[in-house]
Amino acid sequence: MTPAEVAAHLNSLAKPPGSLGRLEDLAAQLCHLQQTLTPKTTPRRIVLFAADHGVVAEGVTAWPSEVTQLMVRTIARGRAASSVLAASTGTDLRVVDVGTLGPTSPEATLHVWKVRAGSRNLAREPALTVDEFRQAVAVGEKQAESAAEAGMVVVAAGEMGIGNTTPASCLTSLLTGSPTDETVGLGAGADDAILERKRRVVGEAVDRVRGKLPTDPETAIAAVCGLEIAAMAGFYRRAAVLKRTVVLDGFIATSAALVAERLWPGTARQMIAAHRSAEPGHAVALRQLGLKPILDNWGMRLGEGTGALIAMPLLDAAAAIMGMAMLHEAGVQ
Ligand SMILES: O=C(O)c1ccc[n+]([C@@H]2O[C@H](COP(=O)([O-])O)[C@@H](O)[C@H]2O)c1
Ligand SMILES: Cc1cc2nc[nH]c2cc1C
Repeated sequence: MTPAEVAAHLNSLAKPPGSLGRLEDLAAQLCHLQQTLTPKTTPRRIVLFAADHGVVAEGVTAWPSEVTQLMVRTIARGRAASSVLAASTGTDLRVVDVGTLGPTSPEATLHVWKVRAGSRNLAREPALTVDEFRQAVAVGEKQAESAAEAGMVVVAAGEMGIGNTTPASCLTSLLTGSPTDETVGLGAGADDAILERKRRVVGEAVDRVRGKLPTDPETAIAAVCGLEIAAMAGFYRRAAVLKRTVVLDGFIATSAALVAERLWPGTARQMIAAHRSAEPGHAVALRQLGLKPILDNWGMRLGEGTGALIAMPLLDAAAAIMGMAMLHEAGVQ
């Protein structure tokens, strides 16, 4: 099905051509991704990957690493922003611990696939070995496979990981070539001193690995990556191969999309960008991927898949308009 055929169909529905604005663009995107004029947006699932980051020791975040596990438990108990938004949008939610610090308490909806307890401090040594990076990628791939096996047509990935805007900024600078002042932001609420340290850490780390990117991209990426970011990249890779409709979340999720597109070109073709995060690097990453977010200027910067979740009702609306009468059926010539 060509874009011209989809556009002709949209223009023959019982409305002035283009009068549903961006909703028509989104409907066209769904038709194109699913190769049908009757796209589906349910059943759907969001998988949240959680991990901790050794770089927190550098003072690059306002929060202690313990918050990662506390929030994982809150998500699993159904009380976090992601849990209530998943419930309110009819989205199946899973949490996967791919590398938090310490033991994880088992919860009903929690899956533990720990590669290691946190990444190493990327300011001092490579955060992950290539082998660890690949193991985390495999965790994400497995989740995309089980989502497809369960019949999910729309899938999204999200994350929880105190400190993860630092690796996300490293990856965004590394993979887009953008300077760190365009990719480093406040994260979960940095003050001026934190921001200054974060800029320095990101700048130095990217300078250290940049030279490896052309010849050994996996080593360069693993050195400044996080376990949940690698898992999201694997999730996107497999979901794209399995032709799922993939909804992107915020800055960290989109840095994982950059990783996936760099290592497995074409992955981003299955993606719909939900929103543009308040984190400045998100716009940089989306631009590189050629993706235009559905929601702009909403000022969201929570993560946990919340941006992807609030876009789900708009996906439903876009799919619904494909069931409208044609102009001629309405008696309009
Ligand atoms: O999704 C985003 O755009 C986003 C932007 C800023 C912060 N976050 C969330 O905040 C945490 C990371 O922030 P930080 O400051 O600890 O690096 C992590 O748990 C993310 O889910 C998420
Ligand atoms: C409380 C809290 C909840 C979060 N959810 C995602 N990132 C987060 C960071 C913090 C600090």
